Amino acid sequence: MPATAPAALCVKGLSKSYDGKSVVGPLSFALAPGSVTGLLGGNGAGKTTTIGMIMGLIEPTTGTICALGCDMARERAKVLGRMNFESPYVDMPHRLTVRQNLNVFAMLYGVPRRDEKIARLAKEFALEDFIDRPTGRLSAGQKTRVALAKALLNDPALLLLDEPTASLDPDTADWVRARIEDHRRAHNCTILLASHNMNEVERLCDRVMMLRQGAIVDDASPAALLERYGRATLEEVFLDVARGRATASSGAQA
Ligand SMILES: Nc1ncnc2c1ncn2[C@@H]1O[C@H](COP(=O)(O)OP(=O)(O)OP(=O)(O)O)[C@@H](O)[C@H]1O
Repeated sequence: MPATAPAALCVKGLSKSYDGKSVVGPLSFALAPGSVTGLLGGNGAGKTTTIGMIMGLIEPTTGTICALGCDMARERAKVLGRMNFESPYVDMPHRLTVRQNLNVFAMLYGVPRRDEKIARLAKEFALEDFIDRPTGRLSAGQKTRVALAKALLNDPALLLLDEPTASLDPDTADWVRARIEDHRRAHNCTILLASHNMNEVERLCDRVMMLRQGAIVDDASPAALLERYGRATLEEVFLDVARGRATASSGAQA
């Protein structure tokens, strides 16, 4: 990527408070086009809130978000067709079948040749056995696969993933990670990935932002974090950050 390539996502002073109590931010960061950035943090650190604000599902208290060159406060409509997200906290209508749900979203995103696209994703995410079943009657893992298929319907250039493999068995999770990698390669997609799975983060991410109590407390490549904290695995780094520890050699905040 040339050094001058504009950021795919640029967030400045983004914060969220509830009843005057701050839960996130102010956060400022930019994501390079085609990069995969992990958003790590303990329960309640602010990952879902951050992703929700970027997608426009949660109204920020302060700050600006520029996605794919568009100011999300003023030009959201221009860019939503090129973004997508997956979150276990956002449910699809239960009574609609998987096919009907995917069709509705495909229409919303203006996907050309919808049937073809849905058939391809159904094959890719192994949805064919239950594609005509009401979405509310699926298992958690099946719902997650449907949500991922929905997230890729419009070949997004910016993809936000909130714990995409949380409810999947290890085999399916591994295979989903490969699909995410394929999508990134095929579309030079920029991905922000909230995850509690450190192997997933090490495999997929070229950058990791560590969140604690709504603030970014570290931001580097997985390899640089291992070196900075003097640790062998990201799991150990995570524990250091989550518990407010820092090694003498790290220079990271305690
Ligand atoms: N509607 C709300 N009203 C008040 N507080 C909220 C609301 N939504 C979220 N919070 C608080 O904001 C903080 C951040 O929550 P968030 O869901 O973003 O965390 P998270 O990092 O995604 O956590 P987890 O790993 O458990 O999913 C938490 O303390 C949560 O209780």
